Amino acid sequence: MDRRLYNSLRASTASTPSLRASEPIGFMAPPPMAEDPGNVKVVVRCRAFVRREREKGTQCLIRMDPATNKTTLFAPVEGDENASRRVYEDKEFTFDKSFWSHDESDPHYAHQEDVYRSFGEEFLDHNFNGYHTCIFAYGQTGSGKSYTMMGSPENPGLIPRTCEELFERIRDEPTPNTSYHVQVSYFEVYNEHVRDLLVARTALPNYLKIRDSPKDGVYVQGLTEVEVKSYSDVERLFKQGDLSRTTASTKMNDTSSRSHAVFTIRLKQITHSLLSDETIERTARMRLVDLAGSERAKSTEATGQRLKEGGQINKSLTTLGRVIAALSDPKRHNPKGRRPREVVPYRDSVLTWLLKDSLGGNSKTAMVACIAPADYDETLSTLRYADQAKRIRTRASVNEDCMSAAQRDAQISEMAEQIRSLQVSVNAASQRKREEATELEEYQRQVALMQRLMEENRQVSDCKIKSLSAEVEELRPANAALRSEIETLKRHLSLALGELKNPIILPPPQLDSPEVEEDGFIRVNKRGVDLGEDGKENIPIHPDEDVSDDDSDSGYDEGDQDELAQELQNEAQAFLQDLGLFRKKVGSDVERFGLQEALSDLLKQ
Ligand SMILES: Nc1ncnc2c1ncn2[C@@H]1O[C@H](COP(=O)(O)OP(=O)(O)OP(=O)(O)O)[C@@H](O)[C@H]1O
Repeated sequence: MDRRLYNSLRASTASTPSLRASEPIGFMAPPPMAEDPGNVKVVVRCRAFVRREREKGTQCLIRMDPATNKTTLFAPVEGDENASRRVYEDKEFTFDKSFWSHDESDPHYAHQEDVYRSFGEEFLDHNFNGYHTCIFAYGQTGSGKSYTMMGSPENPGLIPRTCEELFERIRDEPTPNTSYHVQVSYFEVYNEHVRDLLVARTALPNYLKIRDSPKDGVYVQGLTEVEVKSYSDVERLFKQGDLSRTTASTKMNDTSSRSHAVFTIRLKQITHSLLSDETIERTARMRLVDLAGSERAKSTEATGQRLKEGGQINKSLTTLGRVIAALSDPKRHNPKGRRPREVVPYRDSVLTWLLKDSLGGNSKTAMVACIAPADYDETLSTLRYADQAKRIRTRASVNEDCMSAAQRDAQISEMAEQIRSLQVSVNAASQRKREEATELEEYQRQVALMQRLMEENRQVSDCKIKSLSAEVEELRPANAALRSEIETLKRHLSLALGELKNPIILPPPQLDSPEVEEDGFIRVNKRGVDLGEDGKENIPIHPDEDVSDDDSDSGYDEGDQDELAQELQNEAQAFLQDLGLFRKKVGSDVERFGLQEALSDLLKQ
């Protein structure tokens, strides 16, 4: 719709009291807004040769007819690196618009300004009319998506041009009773994670969660939304976001985007009619999406991280392809209103989940298919993708709320009530907080007390260990003495037992030329025998007495010996028992006070 026409229409609607006067008090249902079931607009843009292609002397395989908007892809000629043994065919496609940006000398050359004027401007009109819109750039890596969407400082693309004109229109708005609020957000989907591009990069990436609410649909939780007042505010945010965006140099593109970037502008227009005392609130969301490029590992020669990224990019683009295929299926739009059989696989990738509304819901959507001039297979795949997207129908509707003065007052008092109840909750929470603080204080006091007790306990244990160590030291000599006594006793005991078991049998005394003296004694020269004054043994001779061989008379009484052995053994055992008990006690004390090492060191000394 023409903007001037739109503005006058809007002004006249806002100032038509008769239309609203009969409506009941309370939230007024917005006027029945017809859904606008339009198809996704698909345009195609062919870029110029880049240096790499020029150096190779590559052949251009594309031709565009600006009159019919036909795009022809020619089969590569033999000998061209694009040609293989496969049979190639020329292919022809027709899109809503074909932008020939290949050869600047061509009279039909499409500059950045032409692209914007052709449909960017129209989409901005939709936004001012209260429709959500989405423009996304699709194509192989290095085909010119970022150039089309963002461009360069000298040749700004769709996003900066849209934002610049948005603020120009706001500035030039002829109806003074309309106020505008613009918010922007910028995020990227990298390796299936959402990252806020308006917050500085951190060492650990801060990934955001995706939520689905019945009221707001799918949204990114915690995403920064910045209120902007002028184009220079937005420009500053682009720069900030582009610095954070994940790009890398690949064989196909020096600054290849490794993520899908989504720039969103929220435009809220609040128009107040003095005549009817009504307020109309229109909210429109513009999504401008620079997708990462599809890529073939063979062409990009990617390895490592680049290869992994490429895999994730292709995965999400394949899901986007499946979503487009499901949405473009004519059976979906059966006139009998039956539910479609196939479920659209939005949830299969973060990108499609986030773009759900833009692809098949309440949005006016356009796809810019970017193509390189000399890559038959990739271009054919992009053109087929785009051709399918043409058949998608969305159901855009104006997002508008209309409120009378009474409704506004009711809303204000409802909100005041809400604020009051929140205040009560806040008060209760702060009371709870105070109680919690007291509890916390008590807890800290108890902890301090326990720590003190533990410290005292530790000191007592230290003392005990010290006195035990001293006791051990004191007992050490006694212990050593007892040990050696035990050893001696053991030796004695074993000797005694050995003797008892194997007694030494003395041979009978040899009488060397005994002399029988007058006193009746025989004097012999033998030790251990009674010796006379002259040193000879005195052996009494009692002819009538028996000289027995029995060695029981050898000086030992066997009964006594057993008793002695038993006594010694008992004593040794009792001693060993005492020693065992003592060791146990020392052991348990050491364990209790946990100073085994200290003690063993002490014992070693
Ligand atoms: N219409 C054009 N006119 C002149 N140069 C262009 C045009 N389109 C793209 N280029 C140039 O081609 C190169 C690749 O473009 P761009 O970075 O936009 O590709 P891309 O599709 O975004 O790639 P990727 O998917 O890898 O991010 C850049 O050097 C860019 O300046």
